[in-house]
Amino acid sequence: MNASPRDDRTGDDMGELVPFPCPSTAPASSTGTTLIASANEFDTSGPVVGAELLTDVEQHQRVNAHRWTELVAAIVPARWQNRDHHNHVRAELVLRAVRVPLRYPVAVARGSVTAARAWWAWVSVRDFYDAAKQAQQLAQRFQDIQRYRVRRRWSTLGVLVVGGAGLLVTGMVVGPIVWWATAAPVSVALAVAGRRKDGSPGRKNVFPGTRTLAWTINGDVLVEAFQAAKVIGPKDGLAFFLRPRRDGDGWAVIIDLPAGRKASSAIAARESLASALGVDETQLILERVRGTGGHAGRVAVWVADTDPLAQPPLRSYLEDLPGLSIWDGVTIGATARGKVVTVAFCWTAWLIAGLPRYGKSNLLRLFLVAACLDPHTRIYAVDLKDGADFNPLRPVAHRLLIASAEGAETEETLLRLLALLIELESEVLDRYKRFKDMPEADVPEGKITRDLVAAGMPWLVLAIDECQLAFEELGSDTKQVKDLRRVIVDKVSWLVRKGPAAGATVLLATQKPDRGAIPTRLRDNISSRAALRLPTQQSNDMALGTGKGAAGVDATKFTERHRGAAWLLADDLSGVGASEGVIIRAAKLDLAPTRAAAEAGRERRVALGLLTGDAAGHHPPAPVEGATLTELVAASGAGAEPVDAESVESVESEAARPMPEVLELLADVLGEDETGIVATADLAQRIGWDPKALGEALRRLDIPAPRPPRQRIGGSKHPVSAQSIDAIIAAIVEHDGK
Ligand SMILES: Nc1ncnc2c1ncn2[C@@H]1O[C@H](COP(=O)(O)OP(=O)(O)OP(=O)(O)O)[C@@H](O)[C@H]1O
Repeated sequence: MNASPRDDRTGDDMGELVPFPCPSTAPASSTGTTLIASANEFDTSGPVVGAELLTDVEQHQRVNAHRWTELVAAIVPARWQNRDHHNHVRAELVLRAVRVPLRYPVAVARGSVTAARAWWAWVSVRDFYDAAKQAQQLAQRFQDIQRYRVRRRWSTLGVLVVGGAGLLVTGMVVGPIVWWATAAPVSVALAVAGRRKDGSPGRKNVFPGTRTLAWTINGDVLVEAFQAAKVIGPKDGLAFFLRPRRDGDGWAVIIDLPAGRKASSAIAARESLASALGVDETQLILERVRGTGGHAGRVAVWVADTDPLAQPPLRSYLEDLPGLSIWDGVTIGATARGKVVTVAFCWTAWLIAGLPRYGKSNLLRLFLVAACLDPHTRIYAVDLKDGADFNPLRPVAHRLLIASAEGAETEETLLRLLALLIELESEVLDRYKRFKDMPEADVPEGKITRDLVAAGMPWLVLAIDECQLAFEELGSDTKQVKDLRRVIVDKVSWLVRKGPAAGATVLLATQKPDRGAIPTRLRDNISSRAALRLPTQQSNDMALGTGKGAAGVDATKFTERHRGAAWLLADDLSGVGASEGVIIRAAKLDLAPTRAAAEAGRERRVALGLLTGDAAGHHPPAPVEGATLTELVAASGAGAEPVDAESVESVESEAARPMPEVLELLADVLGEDETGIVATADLAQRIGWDPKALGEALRRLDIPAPRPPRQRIGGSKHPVSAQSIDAIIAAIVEHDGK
């Protein structure tokens, strides 16, 4: 279990699972320089059996020696840098040699055509003809052109006759060896002329090929690529912080950009850089090097030999049913370079978005299986798409709600979901009350602690698959269903905000991360995001955050071969840069291991007396009654807080008020650096509202209009109604902070 995903790969079969390391073997690192460490370097298995005491001088000498070895390794030709690569090159050469008899005649034929074309262009004086035509002097020059043509035809004939006769005579005197001796170099010349060059149609770009070797040795190609992608200026150069070297199944280098150039710009220009380097963008991984070893202009570049995301699925260590605590995070997969990715489970909420059939439910299941295996969790699992994904969780789930075959939109399902949320909410509220009565030493930060969880206050896990089916209002909804959805969104938003401190994590998965499906007041509070393949830039920005697509964090670039590949923005426990955005391959966890984990989780809970809810045969809460719903709707209108929320406020000072819709919409369209005034009509158009309605809504919220309220904007002939962007942003910030 301790080997890297690549090392353990046993075949090319896409269906075969590739093991990947247990998180305990992946030491967290705070320095950015670990970015260049390969997955192999995470293998820290086995006990420490010996140690060496070094003086400062000895240590200095060793560091120097290591640096020199790296330098030498980096400047020697690629094929000598490591044995694997050597073998790879040898195999490639043998393959080429075997193909020669087939390719040579084709190349000679292509070269003959090329040569014939070149001869024809020369004999018909094409260049002179074209130049004269362009200068509109064809009539004056025609005589000259004709003279050249005749001369060149005679020259050709002369060469053919003299050459042919010469060959014939010497052949008859010396023997046919002369003909072979002439034909051989001519055919080689034709084959060279007719060879398919890198980049020609149909030609596979072999990486590492000639280009890679070139930049391995002097880096010129990299500099040209960065210049071509406009990441650096045409006269700028690059400094190698770490010289190019083989790393896993690709090439790694760490570059310092010229002063003033940002690593984030290089990351945003990934596609252009990939084009300049002649590789698919999935093969090019760019990461900022942060921490003590990094700075804002330092980029770690890794160019994979093949698409690292279209590989056999990774096997999850969770299949081995390890004992674990979700406090240590969950290992959900590996980066494109094969480094283990462990992310935070506690103190956050998760939004997983992606097109159908790209692995959302699988990713969600990884979290749920980790929760199953930790007996100190209480699972509330909701599958709104009537699938089989959550069925295996039945032995362990405190509550399991699977939408009926008629679909999640049925009022019955929504009422059951609401009952489940109310149960969860009252547990959270109860905990806040209990914290208040506890000695400060037990709740030093007024929040749940690991000790409290171990002492019988399990971590609450709410997972909703296809959550948009509960949140999004449909045209066919009755008023009651609309109210129901609004209350559900309020309750989930409240849990996202207030849950973590009381020990609750909300996990949402959706194929539709837009505003209707996940309202802004809910989405903005979700700090951990994962986006599998998405269809549009808009959905990408909704799933990962405004402006992320432009910054290169772009899940629309995944293709149909990239199931389980995702952009991740989350609290990173394994030092892979997930907090900045990193591409991962999620491990694959099927239903059978999920069931096994649920059974194991059940046994562990039974042993500790922690089996509760549906799994323990206790009745689920009854669906919410109409009268209760009416009360909840009224409370929701008053501010979306649970009825006895004061207890929370006494522990946490934050008060929650849902953001008015108009501010939600404006928050989505206003850029962070926008300021000044804007025409009401322009602003209204950006959110798809009527200008009058917008003006009215802003007035109702007491957002001050600029003085005077009508001004000439953008060269308009007459003064038009205007709004102050600063005042609107201040109102949004004020609401966000509450
Ligand atoms: N991490 C992964 N690695 C490789 N293949 C995966 C991975 N995750 C999912 N898949 C493949 O993608 C398919 C769809 O997975 P999953 O059901 O999780 O997707 P989904 O996005 O939830 O789909 P839907 O929206 O239809 O529920 C699976 O059958 C599996 O073959």
